[in-house]
Amino acid sequence: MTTTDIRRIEEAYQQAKELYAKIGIDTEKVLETLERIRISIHCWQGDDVRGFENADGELTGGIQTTGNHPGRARNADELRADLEKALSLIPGTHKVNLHAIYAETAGEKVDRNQLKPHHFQNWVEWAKKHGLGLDFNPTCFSHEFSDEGLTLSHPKKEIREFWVEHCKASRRIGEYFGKELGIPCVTNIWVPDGFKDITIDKLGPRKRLQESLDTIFEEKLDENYNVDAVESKLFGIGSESYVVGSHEFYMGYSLKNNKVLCLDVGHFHPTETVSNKISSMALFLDKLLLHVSRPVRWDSDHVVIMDDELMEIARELVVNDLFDKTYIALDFFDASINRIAAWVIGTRNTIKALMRAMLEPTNTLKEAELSGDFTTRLALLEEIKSYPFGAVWDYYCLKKNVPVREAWLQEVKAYEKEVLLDRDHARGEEEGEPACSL
Ligand SMILES: C[C@H](O)[C@H](O)[C@@H](O)C(=O)CO
Ligand SMILES: [Mn+2]
Repeated sequence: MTTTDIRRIEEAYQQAKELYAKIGIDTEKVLETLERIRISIHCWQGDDVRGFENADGELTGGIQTTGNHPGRARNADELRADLEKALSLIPGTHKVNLHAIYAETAGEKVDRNQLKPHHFQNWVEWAKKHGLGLDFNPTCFSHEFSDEGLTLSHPKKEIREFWVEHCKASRRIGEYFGKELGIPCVTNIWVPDGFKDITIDKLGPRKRLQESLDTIFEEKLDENYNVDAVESKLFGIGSESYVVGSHEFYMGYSLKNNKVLCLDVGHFHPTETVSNKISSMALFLDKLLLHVSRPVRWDSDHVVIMDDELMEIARELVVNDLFDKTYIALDFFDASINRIAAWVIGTRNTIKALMRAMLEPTNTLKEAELSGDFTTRLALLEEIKSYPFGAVWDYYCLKKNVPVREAWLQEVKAYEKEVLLDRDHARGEEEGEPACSL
């Protein structure tokens, strides 16, 4: 970037700063707030939710990754290298969200109910080196004991107990992350339990899930280290007719047991929006977890784009001052594009949306609404869309030493050529397939 480019970015920011000041927005304060927000970036976009336990195994649990873009990470070192590349292109300092299947057991066969903190020691050392926080998830899918589509609600006690022990082990790993890094770890439980077709006994599985969760949470852990979250879902592939852990189930469970409720943007009917649920949930719960995603026709886990729902979610957090009550995590997995680009696009958009919402004249809008002046409310909402938020974003990227605008893409393309394609070439040699060409 030339000195002229830098000067132009700084000049454009100064003009934007003056314009926003006229409507009562302090852009410096907005950027100070923005840089304190840690987004929880999901590791599983980097390898198509495969993990290290059985990387060539099937992804089950009613979730699906589509596409076959070359260069998927094949092991921990490659996954961490790809995450580092993505993080170098994203402004701010964040968290990385892990799943239990990303344990490093040095080739030892360790079943999920036997996982221990030391199986994640490399991740902790890596996170310390990069100033990152870590979040965690028990993996209750892609395992022989989840093949029937039931885990914590399974009618067989021994299968329920296996998953209960796995979730207990996961909370202790989360506690280890929190203690080692000084940043609370959110340990989020999602189970794929449900049925494909008409279900007669809908209460029984929910009672078993409730009992399993109660047992899992019996061990009291310091919330300065580990924060428990539970994630609801509407349906998955193979659980189209009935999901045990529905929104109503987990709304009730989290309220009754003071747990964090995870709202995934893809886990509701297409006509429902998570943005519309946030203020109600925030009224009754201490904390919320968001899985920011983009459903296309179903819980497709598309890469997050700057769409109306993302802006609405950001506005809810700003208007209701919910940053301190909300953990913001990402959840998408697209294998049809470069996976580092997916992380960069989705994370930059999420941060940008939060910034855009903070650049809106919230107090003026609230006053207009309260006084019944809906004309001003709508007019301002529409006019603010053409205010120069891009100049503020460019300046933020410049100040955080990450590429401005699309300049990050050439870095990703170079990384793909120098690093990612070799992986497929190597894989091709192993499997006798031709290396992918772009
Ligand atoms: C991999 C995650 O645990 C998973 O995506 C879960 O959060 C979910 O949203 C399932 O649909
Ligand atoms: Mn999710």
